[in-house]
Amino acid sequence: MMKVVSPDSITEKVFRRVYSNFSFSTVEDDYNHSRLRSRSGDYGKESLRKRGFEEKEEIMEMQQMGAERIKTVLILMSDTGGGHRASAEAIRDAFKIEFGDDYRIIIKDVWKEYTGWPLNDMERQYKFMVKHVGLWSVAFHGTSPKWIHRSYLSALAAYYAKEIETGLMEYKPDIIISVHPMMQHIPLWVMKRQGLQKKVIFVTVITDLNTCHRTWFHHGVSRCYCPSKEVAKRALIDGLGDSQIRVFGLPVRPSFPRTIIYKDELRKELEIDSDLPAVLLMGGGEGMGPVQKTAQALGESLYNSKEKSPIGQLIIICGRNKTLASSLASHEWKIPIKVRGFETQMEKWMGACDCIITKAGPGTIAEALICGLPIILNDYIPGQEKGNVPYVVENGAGIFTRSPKETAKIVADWFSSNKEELQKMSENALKLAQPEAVFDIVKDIHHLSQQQQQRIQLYNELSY
Ligand SMILES: CCCCC/C=C\C/C=C\CCCCCCCC(=O)OC[C@H](CO[C@@H]1O[C@H](CO)[C@H](O)[C@H](O)[C@H]1O)OC(=O)CCCCCCC/C=C\C/C=C\CCCCC
Ligand SMILES: O=c1ccn([C@@H]2O[C@H](COP(=O)(O)OP(=O)(O)O)[C@@H](O)[C@H]2O)c(=O)[nH]1
Repeated sequence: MMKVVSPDSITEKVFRRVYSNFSFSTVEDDYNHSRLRSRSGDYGKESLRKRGFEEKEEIMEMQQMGAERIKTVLILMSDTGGGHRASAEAIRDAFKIEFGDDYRIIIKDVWKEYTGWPLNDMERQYKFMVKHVGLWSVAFHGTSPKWIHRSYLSALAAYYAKEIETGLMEYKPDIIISVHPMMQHIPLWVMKRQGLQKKVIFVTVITDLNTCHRTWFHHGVSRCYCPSKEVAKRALIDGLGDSQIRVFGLPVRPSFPRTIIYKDELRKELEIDSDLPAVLLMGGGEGMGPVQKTAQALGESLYNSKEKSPIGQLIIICGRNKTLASSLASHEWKIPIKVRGFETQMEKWMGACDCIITKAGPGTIAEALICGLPIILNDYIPGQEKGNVPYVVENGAGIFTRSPKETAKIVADWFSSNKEELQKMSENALKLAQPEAVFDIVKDIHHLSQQQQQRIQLYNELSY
């Protein structure tokens, strides 16, 4: 028979057993703290009778949750750029490798599927704003103060509460992972309202390397995974506790660190010249930045007009930018060139090349570092990508220039008279790479899940 005991005594016992040196007044973790306050009734809203009833219901739910079963992980993302989906897929694949079928992973843009304007239209709005960089800069910096983005996001949460709740709960997640700056406040607000904060683990995985937006930081998360020390410092300044922050690196799809690269074989498979050095040119998932002009300049600089032969070859990946791909494909080239659209096996293209030219997208940078590719950054989106430039340049893994001509000259030098610099930068890139980050992240989430399981078992034991 189930015995209903005083809520406070259960809570105290559980926390004492799980956190051995736990004391009500010194607990650090905001998340647990808020759980504690609501459990011990600091808010003074409920009568004791009601609290007893809720406790009974909660224990029954906890018992169901505690049972050994496949855990559901909901990863919240949006296709604003290509990086968030890439990180979400990286986490999904790493869960599969580490834990097989113990976890069921669902990747969703819940806003798009369940809400209305403006949340369901972020991709289009973001594309429009980053095309007009001045507008994006104002939006990014203008929404930085907490009171501005919090009040706006809270208003949106209240307006779409029902829809979001339906969207989140359709999958009955045990764990929610946000890999997007706009997906902390609203789900946590809804979860708090529904009393789900106690039952569902919520973590944030930040996918910006340095100057990220403050919407990434929310005090209600169990963990905030920061890809670099710079981001961790920002999290601390924003008031997150040490116990919430972990620094493992940016999650990159396991196919990058786990594929053994045989350049010759890859080049054969991809039908790339096997002898000429190759430069990869891209602009994130959307094919942004000065790709066209840079390609044209490379078409000249990688051609030795005296000997009438190429000194290198060019691979251009245009992502979802179809206009760019068709315009480049229709151009006459003097050097071997490949123009591709959206590629799903980026590790192969990177593995087959000797250096990369890209805008400062964090996903592409992290992947290129794992492949040991020296990086020429030719553009950045103001705000979140600005800090990626010093991250690469100051660590000796690449160069920043916005000039297509200068970019083309550097690559021509690397492929002819300055091979040592190319080699040195490749070594620095490998030093900066964090290929195990995604595995460290999923292992830590698994650990959190086990801790929760222990708490639930303890609830069950104590309630009988
Ligand atoms: C007081 C003056 C305020 C002026 C505000 C003007 C307009 C406001 C309208 C929208 C503001 C949106 C700002 C939101 C901050 C976004 C935080 C952020 O870092 O977003 C980045 C992501 C994209 O991810 C990045 O992709 C990159 C590649 O392209 C790269 O990979 C990078 O690493 C990634 O991080 O951007 C978005 O998701 C933008 C979504 C824009 C959709 C707007 C939907 C509006 C909903 C909520 C807006 C929230 C607060 C606005 C407050 C407005 C108050 C007036
Ligand atoms: O054809 C493509 C182009 C890009 N990407 C991936 O899209 C992500 C781009 O992320 P990044 O942060 O560099 O820039 P964003 O697209 O978000 O601006 C990286 O993981 C790329 O490997 C891809 O898989 N296929």
